[in-house]
Amino acid sequence: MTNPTPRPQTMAEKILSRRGTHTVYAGDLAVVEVDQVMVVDSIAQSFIQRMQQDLGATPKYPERVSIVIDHVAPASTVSVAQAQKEAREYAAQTGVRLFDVGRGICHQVLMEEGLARPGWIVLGSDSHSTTYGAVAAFGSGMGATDIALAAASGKTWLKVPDSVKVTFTGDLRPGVTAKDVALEMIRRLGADGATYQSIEMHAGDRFTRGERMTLANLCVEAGAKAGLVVPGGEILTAYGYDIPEWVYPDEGATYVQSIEIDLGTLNPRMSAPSEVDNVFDVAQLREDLRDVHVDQVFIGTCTNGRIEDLHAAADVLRGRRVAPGTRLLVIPASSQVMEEAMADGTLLTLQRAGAVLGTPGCGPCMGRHQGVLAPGEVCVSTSNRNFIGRMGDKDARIYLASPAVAAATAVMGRVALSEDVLAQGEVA
Ligand SMILES: CC(C)[C@H](C(=O)O)[C@@H](O)C(=O)O
Ligand code: SF4
Repeated sequence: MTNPTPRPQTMAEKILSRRGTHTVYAGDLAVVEVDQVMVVDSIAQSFIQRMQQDLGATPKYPERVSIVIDHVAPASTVSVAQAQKEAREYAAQTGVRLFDVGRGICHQVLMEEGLARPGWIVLGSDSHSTTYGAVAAFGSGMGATDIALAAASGKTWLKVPDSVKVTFTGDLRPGVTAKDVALEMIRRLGADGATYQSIEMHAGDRFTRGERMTLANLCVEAGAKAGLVVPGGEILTAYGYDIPEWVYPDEGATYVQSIEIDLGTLNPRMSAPSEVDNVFDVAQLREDLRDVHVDQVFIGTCTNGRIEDLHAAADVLRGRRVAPGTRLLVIPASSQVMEEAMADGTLLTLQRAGAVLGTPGCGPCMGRHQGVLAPGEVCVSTSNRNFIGRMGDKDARIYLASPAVAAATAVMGRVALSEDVLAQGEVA
C-alpha cells in the first residue's frame, strides 16, 4: 500500500493512526489496537454468548477487559440476578476485571481506575463510551458482537470518522455549568447532526476533568462516534497522565463543520421532552411551566453524578427542604463519589433536605428500577436522554438540566433557577 502524502490530522485521525498499522484519514478503514474493552451488566449475557458460542474464544488480554454491574444494580428481578451471576462467574473464569454492585457507573469507574487514558482506544458496550474523550481517549460504543470481537482479538476495525470542530471562547457566568454548555452544543448540532462523526472540542484550559466528562458524554446525543476534548490546563497535570505530544490535532486539519460557542453568552439551559436537542433557557421554561408540578427530581448518572454535581446540589439545598409532593433522588455516580460526599457532609445536607439516596450506579436513568415514572408524571433529571418512555411510562415527561437547576426545582416543586431559591435566604 502506498502511503498518502501526510496531511494535517484531526485528533481522531491521530489516535486511529497511532494505534493502527498505518496513517489514516477520515473515510479510511482502520484496524486498531484496543486498549480497554468495557462490558455493562445489561449486555454481559450476549457478550459471553458471543465469546463462548459464536467465537469459541477467551479474551486475548484479560487485563484489557472490564465488566461493570451498574445498570440494574442491585438486581431487580430473578433474570437480572441470573445474568449478573453469570457475569461474575465469567470474570472469575477468565480473569477479566469485575466491578460489582455499588462500585458505580461504568464510565465513571473506568475513569477513576485509570482505564481510559490519553491516546487510548476504549470501546464500551454502552453508547456513552464517548465520555472517555474527556481525557483524550478515543471512546466509542459498540454492540455485543463488535465488543466480543475486540475482546477476543485485542483489535477492532472501523471507518475513520469525519470531525466536527467545536471551539469554546469566553468564560461561563455564575450559575452556568458544563451541562448547559453541552445542551447548547447539542442544540446547535442537532440530535443527529454529528452522526458517525468525532466532535473535537477545543476548550483551552477551561473545564475540569468532570466537566469534560459531561461534555464528551453528551456528544453521543448528537449521534457522534467519539467526543474528544483537546487536553489543556488542569487535566495535563492533575491526574498524573502524560499527554503524548502526538495526540494533539494539527493546525490545518480538515473538519466537515466548525462551530464556536461563546460561553459568556450562555444561560442555564434545559432540554424539554422528548428530544435532547429541544433546548430552551430555563428562565423561559420557568414561565411556561409555572403551573406544572414536578413529581420527581433525579440527580445522578454518568452525565452529572460526580462530586462537583452533588456539591452544586447541596449548595442550593443546604438548610432547605424539598417541596411537598416532590421526590428528590440522589445517586452518586460511584462509590468513590459517595465516599467523598459522605466525608465532606454533602450527603447529610442532601438527606436532611429530604433527598432519597441510592446505591451508586445508573439508578432510574433508563427506567429499569429505583424511580420509574408513572403516567403523566413530570421529572427533571441531570441525565442525558428524555425520549418517550425513557424512565418509565410513555406518558411521563422528562426535562434535562444541570444539578443546580435540578436542586432548585426540587425546592420549588416546579422548574426553577438556583437564584430563585438562593434569593429566599437561608431557611435553617
Ligand atoms: C444499557 C446500555 C446499553 C445503554 C446505552 O448503550 O447507552 C444505556 O446505558 C443507556 O443509557 O441507554
Ligand atoms: S447513567 Fe444512564 S446514560 Fe449513563 S450509562 Fe447508565 S443508563 Fe446509560
